Amino acid sequence: MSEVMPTPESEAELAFEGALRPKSLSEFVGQQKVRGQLQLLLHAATLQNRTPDHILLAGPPGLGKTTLAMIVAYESGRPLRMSSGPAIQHAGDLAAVLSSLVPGEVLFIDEIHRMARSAEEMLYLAMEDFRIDIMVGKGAGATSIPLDLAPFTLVGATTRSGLLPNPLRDRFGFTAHLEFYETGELERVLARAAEMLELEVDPGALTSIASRSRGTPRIANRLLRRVRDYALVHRTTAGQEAVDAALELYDVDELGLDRLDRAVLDAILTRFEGGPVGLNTLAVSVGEEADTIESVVEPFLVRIGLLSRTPRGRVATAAGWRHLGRRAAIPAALFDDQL
Ligand SMILES: Nc1ncnc2c1ncn2[C@@H]1O[C@H](COP(=O)(O)OP(=O)(O)OP(=O)(O)O)[C@@H](O)[C@H]1O
Repeated sequence: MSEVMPTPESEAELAFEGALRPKSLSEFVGQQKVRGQLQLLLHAATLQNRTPDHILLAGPPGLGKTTLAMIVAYESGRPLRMSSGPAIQHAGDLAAVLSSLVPGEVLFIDEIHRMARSAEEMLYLAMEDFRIDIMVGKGAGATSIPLDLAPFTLVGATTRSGLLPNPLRDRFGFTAHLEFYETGELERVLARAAEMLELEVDPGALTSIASRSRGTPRIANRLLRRVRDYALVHRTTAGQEAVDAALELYDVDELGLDRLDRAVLDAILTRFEGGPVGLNTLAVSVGEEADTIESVVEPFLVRIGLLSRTPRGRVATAAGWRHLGRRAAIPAALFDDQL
């Protein structure tokens, strides 16, 4: 008798994410402006029977960049090739991908800011003229052989658009800036997910999960999964009590801050008297990558008004002090900034 192997948790999470991905623009919740912009761009390309312009998707993780890239391919009826910046460490890696694209294919490069410099330069020409120059040989005898490419649409995604060199940024026909979602929008994301998972959740509980999801659909769906686990294990309904218990267990507070968000805020208050403190110093003090603090933690803390970025560094706001239950030592930097 064959034994059924359980699915590893990480795979189950991925399958869960994949199953919940909206397939079309009409199923995609929120980001109304970006949806309208994309719709126009895709429609115009269809009317002219050409490949859509290259698209850059910028914004914090989990807001739907990969999902939108898939939607661009789906809506324009074109095949999709997926790659990522860290996988492109040499110009040759990119040449291999580009030269094997079929006409009209959508090429998605996630974390495009992490691609090798030499590949970036190759991409400029590829995006503009659908052509690359392959270098053959070394030193004085090196020659470049031009290679024509099939026309394609590049969809790049980045959490750090500021790191992209201008020549690359300028070659995108359109840059979509994804914003954090409102609670009402996340409620819709969650209601759709609950329905697809055939999970009964009280409407009040959905609102509560939505308001504690850092404005991020990926986090909303993940918290829903934890609430479902709690209800399953404790044989209870997925109501407010299950939400409070599950989120407390996973260190998600009433504003949706997680352990790292609080560690960053706490370090600014406790070790640097509210700031200003530089990014690298802050990263070392919480033992985290500066990149993660800048692209994941800060945008959310700034958005909900607990942190402000000043030319001299990061400063906790009065609301930041209050959130961690501290009395502000009235940092001088706050006055400097708010006068
Ligand atoms: N607007 C949306 N409506 C419904 N679900 C969404 C939406 N945006 C994202 N999601 C869900 O959130 C999850 C994460 O989305 P996605 O992988 O597209 O984010 P991302 O921005 O590409 O993240 P990363 O930068 O980490 O790759 C997906 O499972 C998707 O189902």
